[in-house]
Amino acid sequence: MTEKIISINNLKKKYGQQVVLNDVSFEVDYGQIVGLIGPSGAGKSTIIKLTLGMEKADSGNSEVFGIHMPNRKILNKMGYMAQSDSLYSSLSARENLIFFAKMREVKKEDLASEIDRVSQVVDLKDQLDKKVDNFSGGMKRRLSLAIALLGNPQLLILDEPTVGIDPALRKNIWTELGKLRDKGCSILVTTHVMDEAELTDRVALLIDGNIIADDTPSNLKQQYDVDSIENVFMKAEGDM
Ligand SMILES: Nc1ncnc2c1ncn2[C@@H]1O[C@H](COP(=O)(O)OP(=O)(O)OP(=O)(O)O)[C@@H](O)[C@H]1O
Repeated sequence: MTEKIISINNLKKKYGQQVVLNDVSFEVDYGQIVGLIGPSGAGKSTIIKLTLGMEKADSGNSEVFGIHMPNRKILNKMGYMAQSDSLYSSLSARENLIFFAKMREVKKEDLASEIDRVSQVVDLKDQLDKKVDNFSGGMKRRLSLAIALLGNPQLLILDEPTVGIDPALRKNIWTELGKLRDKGCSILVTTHVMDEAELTDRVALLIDGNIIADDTPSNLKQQYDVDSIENVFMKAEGDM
């Protein structure tokens, strides 16, 4: 039996009169990278916030590691990267990493090697002692990703992790996500970059508040009779 790491069940959400999520259900299995793609404003970040219990759904629920959310203890077991960076700008990158590593209960003896590991993944090793205030937007994204990776969490939820990151580093980051998945980490990632969707184990396509397709990239391409996820997306939106 596959182990469900995230179960999202019949989520509905309105903001005022605007229906953002109609009736959304999907799952993330153990050791899978699941990509959530959809046009801007489709509700991807809303799904993530409702999944984590950061916002309240009008109906439906979510379970993470089999536990009904929200639940504070579960948050320690996972790495979450929000769409907007929440960093301490008056501190250096290293000081930010130390602060979040302590929150994530990284052992004192592992602290230095852990900071070394995550900053290597995002190519920030040489910038660790710079104040975050002086970081570019892309550098802040990279630091946020490094923070999410601290402590080798069993679950990563990444909201647009590679925005503002150049293609070469983006490729390295995806290689690293693949390695983490192979070690049993489950990953839910939202993206606008269609090439990245090709690298996932499953893609859920969100349009107008509904998941209209949820399958492996190769099955989706076959089903829509196209050669790329970009074209699946275009066809699903009715543009092809
Ligand atoms: N707190 C809020 N109050 C009112 N409307 C909101 C709120 N949060 C989100 N929305 C609206 O809900 C819709 C979905 O927003 P959401 O951020 O989930 O989209 P998204 O798919 O993540 O978009 P993007 O890819 O541009 O980040 C948008 O129309 C947005 O304006």
